[in-house]
This record gives sequence, C-alpha cells and structure tokens, in this order.
Amino acid sequence: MQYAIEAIDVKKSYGDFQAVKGVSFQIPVGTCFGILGPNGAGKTSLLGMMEGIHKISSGQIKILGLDVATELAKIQPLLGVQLQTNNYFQFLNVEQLLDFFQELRAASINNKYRDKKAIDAMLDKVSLLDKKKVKVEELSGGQKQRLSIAIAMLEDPKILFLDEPTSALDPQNRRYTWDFIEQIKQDKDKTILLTTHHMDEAERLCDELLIMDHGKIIQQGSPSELVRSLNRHQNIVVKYKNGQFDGEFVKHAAGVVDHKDHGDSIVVSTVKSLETIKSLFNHAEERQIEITEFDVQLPNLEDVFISNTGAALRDD
Ligand SMILES: Nc1ncnc2c1ncn2[C@@H]1O[C@H](COP(=O)(O)OP(=O)(O)OP(=O)(O)O)[C@@H](O)[C@H]1O
Repeated sequence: MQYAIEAIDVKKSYGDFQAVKGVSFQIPVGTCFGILGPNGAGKTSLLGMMEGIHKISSGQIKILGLDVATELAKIQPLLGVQLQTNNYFQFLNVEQLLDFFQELRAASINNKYRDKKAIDAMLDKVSLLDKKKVKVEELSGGQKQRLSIAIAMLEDPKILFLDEPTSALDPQNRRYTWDFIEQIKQDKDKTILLTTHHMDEAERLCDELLIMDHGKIIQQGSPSELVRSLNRHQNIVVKYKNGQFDGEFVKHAAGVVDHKDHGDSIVVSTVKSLETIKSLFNHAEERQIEITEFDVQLPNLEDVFISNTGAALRDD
C-alpha cells in the first residue's frame, strides 16, 4: 500500500537537543490526520521535516512514496502548506497576494501556465471574493486565516498541511473553517495533516490522531479509540429534592465504583452506566425522591490528552 505520508524512525536535533526522538507512523491517502501535543512537544519540528522545510536529522519520510530528503522537487508540487498569517506581505491586496503565490509556485515547477480563474474560484470558496481588492493588513483575523488556507489550497494539492488552522478565531469563524475543512475532506484523493491544541477540533475533524510529548509518540488512534483506551468510569450526576438516597443501596448498585451525596445531588461513578441509572431511578421512585436533573459525563479527548501529557498546557 502506498501511503500519503510515511515516517520511519524520524529524529530531529538542534545541536545537542533532540526535539523529535524517533517517531514512526503511516498516513493512508484520504485521511485527516491530527497531531496533538503540549507546547514544545515537537509538532512543528516534525511538520517542518515533512514539508521539507527542516532537514531530517535521521530516519526517513516518504510522501506518496517519494523520499523527502532526496526527491523534494517532485514532492513540492503535491503539497499545500498553510503559512502563519503574519508572514504575508501586508501591503499587497488579496488578489495580488494569491497571484504572487501562484507565480511562485509556477516558477518552482517550471510551469508558465497560471490559471487566473482558479484565484476567483478559491476566493469564492473561502468567502473572500468581495475582499479581492482589499489589502491583507486590512483583513480581520478570521479572514486572514481563511486566506492562508486558500493560498495552501490554490494549486489543488494532494496533501494539505494545516498548522493550528483555527488558533485565535472566534467560535463562528472556527465553525466556518471546520465546515470548509470538512468540504476538502470530501475529496478522498486529498490527505490533510493538521496540528491543533483544540480537542473539539481534533474530535470533529480528524480520522486518526497522534499525541506527542517530549519528542515521542505517546498515543495513536481514532478519537473514539483513544477515548475508549482511557477506560475511565462514567459519572452520573443526579440532582434531587424530597427524601434521601440510601448510601448502602447506592454503594452496592450495579456497576458503582464510587459515590458522593451532597444532600441535593448525588454523583455516582460507574462502569455500567445504563444499569446504574435504572437502579437509581427505581430506588428514587420507591423512596418518593423527586429527581430534578440528571446528567451522564463521558470521558472525552481532553481527558485522554491530560491523562497522557499530564497537563492541558505547558510551556517548556
Ligand atoms: N530552531 C531551533 N533551535 C533550537 N531548539 C528548537 C528550535 N526549534 C524548536 N526547538 C525546540 O524543540 C522543541 C520542540 O519545538 P517545536 O516547535 O517542534 O514544538 P511544538 O510541539 O510545535 O510546540 P508549540 O505547540 O508550542 O508550537 C522545543 O523545546 C523547542 O524549544
């Protein structure tokens, strides 16, 4: 099977410091693959090596079967790389900037043909057609972020690298960007590799996730596999009035591993949520306890991330 990306024991050192410590993974064509990890985990270093921006210290990366270290010229036309939005020439207008990137791209692959219509079509896709003549510096943060994805997508790349595509966006713009990425995902010829700090983004967009920390892979799997691997109990929260739960009954109810009664609410940790809920409701009915609210708290990707990396945020 030919993979979109294959990494074999890849390492990256900066002087004596090893930022990526021998990682291996395979990304099938058509996958949206996410790399998660706290600050300093080595995500950008790894991404830079895949994009051919950083030299690989040791190991091998293949993109669609081509070796990044020796066949970069053949690989580059296949890649779309989202740049950080503050790296643009702010004095150009949106159309001029896209034109510039198209020309750069054409020059890099010795191609004189440039498709002007592609610029309008792409601006339309990211809802920036009406901003065509507006200077980049006058765009909002969300518009700049959409522009950066448009630039990466301009030449219809087979592999799209998105580095924190929704960082610093408001909820509305994040959702808009997610919808756009989901549209790209419809094309099963395209592979997307994204880094993110947002667990909800990873859960919604990614088919497969890799969690990194200290330059190593800590966990890999689909979002649901990772959550299942946590094997965490579910918490049932029941708010009630009139009467009281019998502590001994709750303690021995099916699946219960722990419980805490706060007088007007009871939190029950269980490994068999359905059976525990039935027992609690029957018990409440017998004792004429009135249940006013109830909630089941499932573990999520954030719990996986924190349990693997020890913290949601770290700066080292
Ligand atoms: N050019 C460099 N020279 C020396 N050390 C570097 C260089 N670039 C990165 N590092 C170090 O390598 C480690 C990994 O950095 P990297 O930027 O790859 O992490 P990251 O996971 O992308 O972090 P963030 O989420 O903060 O962007 C960090 O400790 C960082 O300080």
